[in-house]
Amino acid sequence: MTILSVRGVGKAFRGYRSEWHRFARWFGLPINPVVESRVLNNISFDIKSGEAIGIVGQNGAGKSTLLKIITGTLQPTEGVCKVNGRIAAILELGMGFNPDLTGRENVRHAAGLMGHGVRKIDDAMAIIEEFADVGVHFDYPVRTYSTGMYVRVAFAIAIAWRPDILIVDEALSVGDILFQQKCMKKIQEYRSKGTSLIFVTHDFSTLTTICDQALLLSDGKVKRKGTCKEIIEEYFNDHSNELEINQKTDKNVILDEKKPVSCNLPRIHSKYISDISVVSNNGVLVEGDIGRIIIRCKGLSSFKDPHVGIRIQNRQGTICYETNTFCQKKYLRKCLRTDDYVRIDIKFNVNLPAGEYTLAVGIENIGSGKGVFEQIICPTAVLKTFQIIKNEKLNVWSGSTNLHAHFELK
Ligand SMILES: Nc1ncnc2c1ncn2[C@@H]1O[C@H](COP(=O)(O)OP(=O)(O)OP(=O)(O)O)[C@@H](O)[C@H]1O
Repeated sequence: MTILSVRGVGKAFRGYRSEWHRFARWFGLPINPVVESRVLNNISFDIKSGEAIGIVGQNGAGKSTLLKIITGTLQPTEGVCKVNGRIAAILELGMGFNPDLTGRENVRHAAGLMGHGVRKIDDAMAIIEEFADVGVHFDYPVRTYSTGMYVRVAFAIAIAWRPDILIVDEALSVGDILFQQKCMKKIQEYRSKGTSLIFVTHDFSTLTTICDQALLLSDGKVKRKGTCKEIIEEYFNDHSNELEINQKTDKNVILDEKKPVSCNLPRIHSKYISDISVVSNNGVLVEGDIGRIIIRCKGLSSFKDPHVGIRIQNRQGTICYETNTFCQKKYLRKCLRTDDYVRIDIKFNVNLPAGEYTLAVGIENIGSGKGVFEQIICPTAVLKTFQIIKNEKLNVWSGSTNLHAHFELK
């Protein structure tokens, strides 16, 4: 079933010589606009139920304008946009939030505008508050919020009830890694239940993770619709010069990000895990280096065959690597004969791209297969975030894993 049909949509903004001219025009006086800037031209595409489509395009291509037309906050100059269901959108940070109202009051207001009744909103309030996870700030005016808090509350409202179409702008990239992973999980859950997704992004790895297809917008026109791979290739072809410049700037930005990352991580209060650290030579992990994860466990001597597992995930929640002592044929039991403490020292090649990651650790008992254990001692939970820094000395590469390709010319 077609859930969204966009036909011949165009948008032109008028510019006036002065506010007086604009005002006069409202009252039908024959004032001609100075300029008419055309932002969208003859846009047509359909989205079927359950489909996820990415919208890609350089700054100013018209992506936000198109989303505003789809959500009905902006009228097209020509064309039609037919929506067959309920839309929930997270556009531009806190768009529609009243800065003087608290997070809770804004939830009531925004959910009311979405057509939900008071009772339904009150019933969902605890879930929204828990998902936003902004603590006491939920009852503070949103003008006191950080941008991350805005996004948390905006996303919590948008996904409180499963929409037929979920529209997500770049806003999501503002949240911290744990929140992004939580949002991605929710997006995937809704998708599996049939929600369609429109996702605007410059982050191609997220695009390929969650979208089936993509649209390339260029100068207000649909340049191409195709698979994510085709669209990314075309985008790279069109903007290869700019990308080179951006990559240089990105490197500088990443190198400045040596500051610790603040996330609401669960405290390591497990009876069995006393400490976890992710280290490298000088405290930060650099692409291409050897990294180390050190996990200290205690209190495991009463278990028959305990095993510790690690899981590394990127911002989208994609599992980049996971393994455990059972798969590595290392048996804690042997160490536990003499002491109740065991230190697991894991060395690994930092072959992942620069960025932020989470480390989850879990402990299970009696391995019987690759990832099969008889008993969970300590459920796998994210206990640490860490940053990988770009290494300027490595050959330029992109993708999910550095294969250290070796080129030879003969
Ligand atoms: N209200 C407005 N009046 C006049 N011009 C506008 C208005 N809103 C947007 N534009 C113009 O429309 C063009 C497209 O803007 P839009 O925000 O849709 O692009 P975008 O692809 O979302 O860009 P970005 O990636 O930077 O967010 C830009 O040139 C912008 O200046």
